[in-house]
Amino acid sequence: MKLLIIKIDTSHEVEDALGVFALDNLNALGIESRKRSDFEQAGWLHDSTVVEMDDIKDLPKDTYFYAYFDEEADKDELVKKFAEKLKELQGYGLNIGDGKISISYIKDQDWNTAWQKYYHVIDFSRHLAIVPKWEDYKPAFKDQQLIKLDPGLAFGTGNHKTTQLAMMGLERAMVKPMSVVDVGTGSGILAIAASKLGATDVLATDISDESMTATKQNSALNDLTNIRVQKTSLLADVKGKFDIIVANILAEILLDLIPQMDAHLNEGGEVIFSGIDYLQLPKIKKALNENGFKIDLTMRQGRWIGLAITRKDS
Ligand SMILES: C[S@@+](CC[C@H](N)C(=O)[O-])C[C@H]1O[C@@H](n2cnc3c(N)ncnc32)[C@H](O)[C@@H]1O
Repeated sequence: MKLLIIKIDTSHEVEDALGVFALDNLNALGIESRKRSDFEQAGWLHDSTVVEMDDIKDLPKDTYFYAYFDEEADKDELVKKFAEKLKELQGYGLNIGDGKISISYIKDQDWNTAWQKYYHVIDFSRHLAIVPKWEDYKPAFKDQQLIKLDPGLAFGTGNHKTTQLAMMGLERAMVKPMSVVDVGTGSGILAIAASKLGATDVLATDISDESMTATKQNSALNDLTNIRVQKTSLLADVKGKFDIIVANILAEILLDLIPQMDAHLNEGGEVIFSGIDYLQLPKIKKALNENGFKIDLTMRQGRWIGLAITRKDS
């Protein structure tokens, strides 16, 4: 089977609106965007290198939006509907860029598995390796733990520097069997890492349904039975206290988490943060200080900061 791809050369201002329109009104099988800004920021996000934009093939002026349809779909009708939508969005004063619409076809089989080629084994540390479900891996040390993962739709393949910073923090903190809450678990990767490192019990929370599904599936893939999941925002509705709180979420959200931590952290416990852009660190430091916490260790990868945090009096 083949898929019809509709590609629109457009602007980021209308990307979300086109996505909703394609999925909800036109029953697209999937959507995707390729944004110039992603490439511009890729250097800082990963290791602060400057990306040579001229070296990148097929770089959009602003945004390429792609919608995928069954090959039998009426391509002329779809192009007409997208053109009308672009006109409507332009009427609201939004920038639609060139607005050029083109079509092509690809094999469905390629599309389904194409993304898998970007995920490979991450030989993370002496104790942990992240192994995509479809890859074989033989650990160099027989006690190296494998985190088997099918990332699915949720965030957390292990490739992101923020996940890796949090995982380093977990490895350092887990000096004996401990209880852990992973706030914003995504694919469940940090909850699984905690369990594999020897946590007694782990609670994995997130606000997204995809995360709950992915975490349950990935826990099962790793034969783990000590990971519970709870769909909730931060810690307000979570019961109990933990030895370790780990959270890899953007700084704005961590600021809401900080006042909730004291009530959920056991005596002598540790908090691990990641996902903080270095420019946001002063705000986080201030909030931690105001809530009775101190930073014991600061880790950095490119723009991203990870922190190991304890109570001031511990
Ligand atoms: C950057 S991802 C981290 C995923 C994974 N823990 C990792 O380290 O790779 C952040 C996750 O936090 C979740 N999230 C965002 N806001 C949240 C909130 N208020 N409460 C709980 N989870 C939240 C998102 O759905 C997402 O899965």
